[in-house]
Amino acid sequence: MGEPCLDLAGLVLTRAGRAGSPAFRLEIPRLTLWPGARIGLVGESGIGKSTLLDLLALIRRPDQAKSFRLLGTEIAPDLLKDRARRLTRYRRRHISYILQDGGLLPYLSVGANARLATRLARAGHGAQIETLAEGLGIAPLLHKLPSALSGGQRQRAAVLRGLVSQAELILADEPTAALDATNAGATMRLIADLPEDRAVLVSSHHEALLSACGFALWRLVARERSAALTRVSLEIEAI
Ligand SMILES: Nc1ncnc2c1ncn2[C@@H]1O[C@H](COP(=O)(O)OP(=O)(O)OP(=O)(O)O)[C@@H](O)[C@H]1O
Repeated sequence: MGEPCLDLAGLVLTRAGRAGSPAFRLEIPRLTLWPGARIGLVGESGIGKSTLLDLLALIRRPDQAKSFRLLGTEIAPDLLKDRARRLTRYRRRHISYILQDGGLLPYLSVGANARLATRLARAGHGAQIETLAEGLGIAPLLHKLPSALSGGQRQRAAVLRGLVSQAELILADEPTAALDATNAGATMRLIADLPEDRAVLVSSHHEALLSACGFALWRLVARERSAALTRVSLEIEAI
């Protein structure tokens, strides 16, 4: 079966509480994502879905990590020491992170944003940009600037940019939050239908849609809630 895209152990991140709210601690004793995985990350608002995705995307530094293997390479020391250049290199090569707010470069058209993503990831040809844009219903918008798009169109443009990079690990933070039911369905199916060798982890509040598209659900749950601390961990659904 080869090696996992991600295999990590003993991950802990604590955030101090904001004015009057309890501190937040995310504990992931073990997490393994195999190529071909289609996982929906679910849980109530504020439970830590974006925080976990940021950790897995190497954007947020954990307080502890016993092991953090990305495509077989142990990067826990780089992560804990925040070695930015190395982390950027791992991210560019192996991870595509689709952010809720798009993260598109404002001075490049939708198509140019997508082409830049293929170049940065050294993903080669951009021929599939048109095909993917077609599937997302935004082919006529490829020449437009992000500022000329609606929120939902911009979200699909961000998904397009995330999917052309051909990274082995695709992370997406609520990629259908701004979409109507029809476009949400089409977008989620397109993500689910990515090539089999990719591992995909998508956070969403649309559990029924995730399940309908064949995603297994991983749920973040509060193990402990007190005035001082909310302690959160991950429940992994047996596949
Ligand atoms: N800038 C911040 N500083 C400190 N704590 C924060 C900050 N942003 C979020 N938090 C806390 O971190 C925890 C996790 O937030 P996160 O945004 O990861 O949750 P989420 O599950 O993605 O929420 P949602 O579904 O609403 O997007 C929350 O308890 C929140 O209060």
